[in-house]
Amino acid sequence: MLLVNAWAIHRDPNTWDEPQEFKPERFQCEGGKEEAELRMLPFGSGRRKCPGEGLAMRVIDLALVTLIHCFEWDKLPGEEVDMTEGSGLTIPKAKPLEVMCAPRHTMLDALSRL
Ligand code: HEM
Repeated sequence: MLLVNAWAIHRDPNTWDEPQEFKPERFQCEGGKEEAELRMLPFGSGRRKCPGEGLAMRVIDLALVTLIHCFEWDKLPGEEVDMTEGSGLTIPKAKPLEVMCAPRHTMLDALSRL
């Protein structure tokens, strides 16, 4: 069996500029966009690559923008978001994220009809 170490590939300093830094703009540069996307393997690669990629990429965007559009989000008072990685197959957060959310007033009518 061949296991691809995507964790190491995504942190390879020969491939990524400052691999440990959160820099989403690395995927925004028009010239380098396709190349950067090819080096990212969240859905695997080759003939056993995830067949749900197209669905996932559409649904994740939709779910995220719906949450942002419908609710106000805030951190717990006095707390910073702890981004420390835990251990596990999918790299969970070491400390689960706790946030406060409240429906936006402009969305109350729409949310009450769901
Ligand atoms: C964020 C969402 C998702 C991520 C990050 C993800 C990631 C992955 C990864 C890394 C693999 C292994 C690929 C490999 O072995 O090289 C995989 C396989 C697979 N995924 Fe996903 N996936 C996601 C969503 C989905 C969805 C929505 C479906 C179906 C509706 C799906 C169905 C599958 C199936 C059936 C396989 C096994 C493919 C095979 O072994 O031939 N995935 N996925």
